[in-house]
Amino acid sequence: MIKVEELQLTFNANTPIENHVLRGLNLNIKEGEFVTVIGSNGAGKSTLLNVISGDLIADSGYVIINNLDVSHFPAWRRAGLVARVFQDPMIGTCGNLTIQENMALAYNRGKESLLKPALNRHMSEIFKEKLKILDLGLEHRLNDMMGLLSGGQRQAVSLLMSTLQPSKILLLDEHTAALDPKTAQFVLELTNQIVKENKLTTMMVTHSMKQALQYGTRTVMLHQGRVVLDVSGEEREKLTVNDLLAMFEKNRGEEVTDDALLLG
Ligand SMILES: Nc1ncnc2c1ncn2[C@@H]1O[C@H](COP(=O)(O)OP(=O)(O)OP(=O)(O)O)[C@@H](O)[C@H]1O
Repeated sequence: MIKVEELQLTFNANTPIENHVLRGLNLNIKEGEFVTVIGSNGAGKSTLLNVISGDLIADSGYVIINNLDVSHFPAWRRAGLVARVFQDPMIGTCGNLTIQENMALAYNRGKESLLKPALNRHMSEIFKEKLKILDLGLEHRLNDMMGLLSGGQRQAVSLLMSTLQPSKILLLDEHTAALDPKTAQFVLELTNQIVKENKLTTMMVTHSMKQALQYGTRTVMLHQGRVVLDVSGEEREKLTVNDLLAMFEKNRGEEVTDDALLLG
């Protein structure tokens, strides 16, 4: 479903600030897998998601989605294949459009109907039914501006929007990191539910070792632009947060002191 092969990417090549971020990264994610992605700051996690979504094009290597080589497709050509939720709730939805206008954009994404009337009653009914699932009362606020919603509400709507798209791939880039713990928990549970119900192939970047093991079906650790740990099944079930931290420290070559990595 998602296959990346020998990805290489260098920022600011041939300058004093050259940064070789992806160094021959390989990953093969099967349909329906939910992969949690961890790694130290600068390991290349967001860059990898950007290369999969087409927001960045790798210097070399391949990105294959649903057996289609999209390595050189720009982001708009992958819009119908990949949905994303970002760390910043302000990214990914438009604050100056209403809730239902935002949802209509997601609904029409990847379809040729973008130039047709954006909204109709049938769509509004679909959006209402979807919003009810959140139990946040947003089904009564279809015409409220997205910018009026709290960060958690926006992330929840962003997740719902991913189920309105034709895509079956969901990329989550620390999408709960900017939320308070209770709201983060709510959004994580919602993520789990949406991923399962819609059988989405998912990559979730997180800094929390606990979340990395608690959610998903497989955990991948990146270090210096390569996969250094890839666990699933029984092996993953046996892993504890402390095991993961030990591996993390070994790769990073220093002791992890940030409690957020452990508990967040
Ligand atoms: N557009 C860009 N231009 C130049 N350098 C960039 C760009 N995007 C990322 N980088 C650099 O590439 C490296 C990897 O960044 P990336 O965001 O992929 O790391 P990450 O693993 O997601 O880290 P973090 O956990 O801190 O978010 C970092 O050193 C970052 O500063």
